[in-house]
Amino acid sequence: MSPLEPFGTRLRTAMDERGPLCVGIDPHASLLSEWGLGDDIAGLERFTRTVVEALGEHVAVFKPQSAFFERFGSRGIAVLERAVVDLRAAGALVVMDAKRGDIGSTMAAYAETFLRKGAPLFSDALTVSPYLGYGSLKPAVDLARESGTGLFVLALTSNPEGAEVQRAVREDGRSIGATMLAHLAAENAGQTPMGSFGAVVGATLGDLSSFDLAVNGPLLAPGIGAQGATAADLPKVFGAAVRNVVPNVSRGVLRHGPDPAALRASAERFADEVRSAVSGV
Ligand SMILES: O=c1ccn([C@@H]2O[C@H](COP(=O)(O)O)[C@@H](O)[C@H]2O)c(=O)[nH]1
Repeated sequence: MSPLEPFGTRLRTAMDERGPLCVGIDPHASLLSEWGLGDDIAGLERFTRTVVEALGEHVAVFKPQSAFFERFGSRGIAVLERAVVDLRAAGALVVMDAKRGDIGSTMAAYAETFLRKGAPLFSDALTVSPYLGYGSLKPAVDLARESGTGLFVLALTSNPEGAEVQRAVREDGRSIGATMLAHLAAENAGQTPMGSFGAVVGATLGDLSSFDLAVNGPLLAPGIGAQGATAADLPKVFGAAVRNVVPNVSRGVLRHGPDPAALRASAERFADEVRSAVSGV
């Protein structure tokens, strides 16, 4: 199988062509109900198909939230598999939000699951948790390099509870979050237009000027919409690093369904808001 171009390169192209937005696919039970669907496999399937068909050819990046599919067991995973394949066939990039992290030997199996070309859940990138130590992610880093995929490492998450761990200060005076950012900067050194190893940094976090966000890689920014952040907050939160931000909106877009035109209009609105917020920074 021919290798893909590196994820960072493909991501830059996709956002230049389709706009700077990642739409999350999070089939919450409450959303299924708002869409007039059952909280069952048929509802999950209809919801997912509607999002894929309405947005797959228009949006640069999708972030399916694996948990909402896993809760339906093997039939939910089958819906997820099909969505990933169809989104990629429509020219979109897929970031699987599964937040995997384990000892290295098990991490290697997670990497095979999501980052090995030809695997049923093969995705363009995977969210990973570094809290068994950044080095435990090495098998995923290695396979991502080999397969042209990427990683998003949880560095500064959008939830208030994250600070307890991520802002804790190490003996060398650096916080855990800052340490993760430094590891990513090292992975991405010398890559153009940017590297493939990104950080998750919440758009909800206010001024982050005390952190060095210049990791030369993408910054996946959840928190816009339902969690209260707006596109207009991005320059304040990310400063000059805003050019590498991949803003994620899940419920903020999905609540406009099931009408495909309304879903598209909402995604376009968010992308426009991001464009105008970051222009001139
Ligand atoms: O720090 C993080 C990391 C991941 N997420 C995920 O992003 C979406 C956000 O959904 P919204 O509906 O737009 O709030 C969801 O899948 C989270 O698990 C995050 O919010 N924060």
